Formats: sequence, structure tokens, C-alpha cells
Amino acid sequence: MGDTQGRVPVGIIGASGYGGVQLVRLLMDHPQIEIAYLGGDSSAGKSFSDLYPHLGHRVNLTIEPIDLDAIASRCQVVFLSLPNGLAYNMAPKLLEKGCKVLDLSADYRFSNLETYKAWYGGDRNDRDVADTAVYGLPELYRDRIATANLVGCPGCYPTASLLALSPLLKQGLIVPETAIVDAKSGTSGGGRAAKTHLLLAEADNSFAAYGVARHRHTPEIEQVCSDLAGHEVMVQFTPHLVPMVRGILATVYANLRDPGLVREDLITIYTAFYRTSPWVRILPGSTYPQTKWACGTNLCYIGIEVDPRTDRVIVMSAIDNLVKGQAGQAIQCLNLMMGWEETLGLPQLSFYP
Ligand SMILES: NC(=O)C1=CN([C@@H]2O[C@H](COP(=O)(O)OP(=O)(O)OC[C@H]3O[C@@H](n4cnc5c(N)ncnc54)[C@H](OP(=O)(O)O)[C@@H]3O)[C@@H](O)[C@H]2O)C=CC1
Ligand SMILES: CC(=O)N[C@@H](CCC(=O)OP(=O)(O)O)C(=O)O
Repeated sequence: MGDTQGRVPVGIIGASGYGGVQLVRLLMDHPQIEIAYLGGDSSAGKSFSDLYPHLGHRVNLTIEPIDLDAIASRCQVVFLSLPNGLAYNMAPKLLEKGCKVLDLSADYRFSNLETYKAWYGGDRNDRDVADTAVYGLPELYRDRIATANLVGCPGCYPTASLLALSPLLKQGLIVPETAIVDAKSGTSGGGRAAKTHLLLAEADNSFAAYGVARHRHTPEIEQVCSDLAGHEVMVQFTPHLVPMVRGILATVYANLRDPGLVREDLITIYTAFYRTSPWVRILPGSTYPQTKWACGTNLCYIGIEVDPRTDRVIVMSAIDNLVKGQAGQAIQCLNLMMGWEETLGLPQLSFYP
């Protein structure tokens, strides 16, 4: 399968949503990809250019209703950018028909389906398929992603949190149980569907925590932390909604095992840990990341500090929730699955100067 120029035909289900339109925006400039299908529910039948006129000169497609047989006959790769709980009724059939599938929802992020059911509910019988899914965080699971047919792309908060925590856990530098993640997200993290608390009049001039001690990204963060630490780890995770549209800043605190470590030691350790990761930038000295630097890019900026009074390390990471936290990371995974450069077709320059 492939178009006349040898490009790989891909489909995007959920094309009208924030993840979907980010995928379109990025994939239309990807040198190896041809967008062959856009699918949706309430938007089916509408021209993509009616929904997003500024992209209409590049994407002349109508959003179609979902017919999995037709999608599989036209696409080699399918992105599912849908609310949680829908992908597990679509991915098995697409895989059976020979497609590679990248799911942006939580459906294939968990190695233990009981954990998924406990936090997301749902009655699903796709354990065999779920067992083949790989968690799509390339900086940790690059080799496994490269051979996967099904990738469960990480959540936005877990991406920022885990990139900040991973070197500490993998190298045994902190007491894992002391890890606290304090994270802030822009409103686009809540998706495009209308929600009262995300209205400008509600969210502007306001900054508050939500989901305290019960946000569904907690078990996802814990799953990877446990994998890295080699034993079950619980993490305190508190998300906040901030009055901006794009971006996540995660600030992570943990107790160092060796109180003699200083900031420069940790910068050296982080730089070495991410030396083969083109999308992670470790900041020098006491430079701390700003969300606007990552805006529109697939980059994660990380800043590190040590407080010798408390023997705690403080790591700050900034991403664009819609790019490294969602669509960009999915494309990064696809690049690996296809054997292409990990950076192909992905933006490095922020919208801001
Ligand atoms: N926003 C973010 O920052 C991040 C989101 N995610 C995850 O990515 C996924 C997509 O999120 P996001 O783009 O924000 O969501 P949006 O609400 O912006 O978009 C949801 C999309 O799903 C489609 N859809 C809804 N119900 C159905 C259905 N029954 N059948 C087919 N299509 C349907 C909608 O299509 P239509 O308009 O045609 O009805 C729409 O295109 C979610 O699982 C989310 O949790 C992951 C990381 C970050
Ligand atoms: C601001 C806001 O509402 N953020 C969303 C982020 C979650 C999200 O996008 O879902 P994923 O699990 O697929 O990453 C939330 O807290 O539910």
C-alpha cells in the first residue's frame, strides 16, 4: 500500500478535535506521509476546510463516518484521537486488517487492564490485543515502539511528569515514594468539546487545582515509575488549570538518597540520560523552563535545582500538551515504527520569539 509518490497513507479518526487537527497540521508537512482519510462522529459529512478554513488550501478532504473496513483498505497507519473508551472497539479490527494503530486516548496505556477498568470503567474483552500494546514514550521505550503495531500514546501530564522523573528513578537517585508532581495545564488539555469550566469567562483570571488525590493520570504515572524503580511506587500528583490555552509545566519534588549531589551533578546525569533523545533539552545552571518555549514544538525543556536545606531535588519540565503531550509524540512514535528519523516532520521552533 502507498500512494503514487511512495508516501504512507494514514487515517485520522477524530480529525475535528484538538488532537486530530494537530495531527493534520503536522502530517501535511511530513515528507513520508499522505493523509488518506479523516473520520469523525458529529462532524462526519463536513468538509475539513469548513471546520479549519486556514488549512483548507492544503487538505481537501471531507470528514467521513467511521467504517473500519473502508479505513483499513485505504490506510496503512491509523491514528485514533477519540475520547477514552472508544479505541478498544476499533483497534482490534484495524490491527487484524494489517494497519498500524496509534491511540491517543488512555485505552492502551496500561499493562494491567484491571487498572484501566478501575480508573476509566468500561467492559472490554480485548486483553490479547492490549497485551501487544507498547507505551508510547520514546525516550524510555524507543526499541519496543520500533517493533510495535499498536502504541498507546501517553497522556499529556504523564509525558511532562515522567520525562522529569525518569533519570532520578532509573538511576536510583531518589526515594521513589517521596515523589510529588505538581503540574499545571492550559485549557486545551480538556479537548474541544464545550465544557462550562473551560469557557474563557470561567477560566480567565483563575488558577486552581482539580482532581486532587484522584486524577486518572496518577496510575499512568505510577505504572512507569514502578517500571523504572523495579517495585511498586505511589506518586502524589496534583494537576492545576491555568488561564492559558496551550502548555504544561510539571514541577517534581523528591528526596535525594545522596544529599551530597548538587545541581551540576544532576544536569550532567540528565544530559547523559537524554543524550540520544532529540526532543528533550536539559537547561543549564539555574535556567528554568517556560511553557512558551515549547509552544507549537515537540520539545520538552527540563530545568533542575537542588535545595541543600531539604535535600530535595526539584525538576521542572515544560511541554506543549497538544504536541509533545499528544499529536507530536504520536508522530514521533510513528517515525520509530516506520524506521524513519525520530525528528521527521516535527517542529522545533516555538510560536514565540
Ligand atoms: N487535549 C490534550 O491536551 C490531550 C488529549 N489527549 C487524549 O487524546 C484524545 C483526544 O483528545 P482531544 O483531541 O483533546 O479531544 P477533542 O474533544 O478535541 O476531540 C474528540 C474527537 O473525537 C471525536 N469523537 C467523539 N465521539 C466520537 C464517536 N463516538 N465516534 C467517533 N468520533 C468521536 C470527535 O469527533 P466529532 O467532532 O466528529 O464528533 C472529535 O474529533 C482523548 O482521549 C484525550 O484524552 C491526550 C493527550 C493530550
Ligand atoms: C485541562 C484538562 O482538563 N486536562 C485534561 C488532561 C487529560 C487529557 O487530555 O487526557 P489524556 O489522559 O488523554 O492525556 C484532564 O485533566 O482531564
